[in-house]
Amino acid sequence: MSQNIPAAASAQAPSVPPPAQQALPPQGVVQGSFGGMAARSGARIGPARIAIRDLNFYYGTNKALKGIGLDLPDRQVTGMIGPSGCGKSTLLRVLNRMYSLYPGQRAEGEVMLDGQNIIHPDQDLNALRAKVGMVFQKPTPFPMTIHENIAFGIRLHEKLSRAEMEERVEWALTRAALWPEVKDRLHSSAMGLSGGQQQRLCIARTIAVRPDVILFDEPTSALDPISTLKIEELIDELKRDFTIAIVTHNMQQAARCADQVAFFYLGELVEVAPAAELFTAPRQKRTQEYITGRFG
Ligand SMILES: Nc1ncnc2c1ncn2[C@@H]1O[C@H](COP(=O)(O)OP(=O)(O)OP(=O)(O)O)[C@@H](O)[C@H]1O
Repeated sequence: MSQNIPAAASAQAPSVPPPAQQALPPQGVVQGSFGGMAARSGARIGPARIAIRDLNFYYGTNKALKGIGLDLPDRQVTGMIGPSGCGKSTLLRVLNRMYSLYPGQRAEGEVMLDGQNIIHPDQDLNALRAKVGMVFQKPTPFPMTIHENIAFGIRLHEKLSRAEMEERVEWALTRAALWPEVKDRLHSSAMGLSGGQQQRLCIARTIAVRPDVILFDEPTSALDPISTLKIEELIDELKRDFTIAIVTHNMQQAARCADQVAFFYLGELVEVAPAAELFTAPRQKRTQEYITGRFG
């Protein structure tokens, strides 16, 4: 994990606090299964903000997630790794119910957040998406001004005065380590920003509604190494206030960013452990083969 937070990221943010954090009490060890064997257990490193239990997910008849049990520890970074098609992105799509937009896709089991099973049909999706934000692989700013990119999402969830809105926009851009670069061009098009700046704008847009959890789906795969480093440093900074999950194909990135790492294979959670442990002393043969590059 990087210790070198850039000046912009470590600058004092305006004091808009994140929502009250109510972590779930610890409950049992983290478990999964792999080929009938018990997967790594005991890897919990703090109380769970999200607790996933016996989660199955289906695309029609294709079962893409099988009996997943995983805790996302409060204000920690969980890295999700595994070969293409193992179900990493599917799991993120479950955590903010994105799949609900698509007929034929369904989840069963428990994903507990604030005492509610968020995959229950009664879950209010608008409320959930204010609590669980998502940043995608490709930066996807809206074709509007930098300011509007942030204000737009806030207006969907809250009614703020003009002064409060200005304060929130500045807060979000500061927390996303973008404020110094854009403060003089807030009313210019977001499309004029570089790729790395656009991705930080998307992060600002996500945190502007003050979620509890932020999901990153390969957030740096379209970026150059310097922009990648900035995003990694930002993730390290953001975990002070937010619970984070990051899907990545880059094992160095998982090692740098994540507190705990979960390895998936063919829709199953094979092993979850603190990052240093998973990369140096994996317990499962499949994990060892994957991290040493024997497949994937
Ligand atoms: N829309 C869909 N319809 C049917 N099957 C799908 C759909 N999206 C994903 N799948 C299947 O679900 C499984 C898990 O896919 P998923 O995209 O979650 O994997 P992933 O680990 O994120 O892969 P990658 O690293 O390539 O992004 C795969 O077998 C995939 O083919």
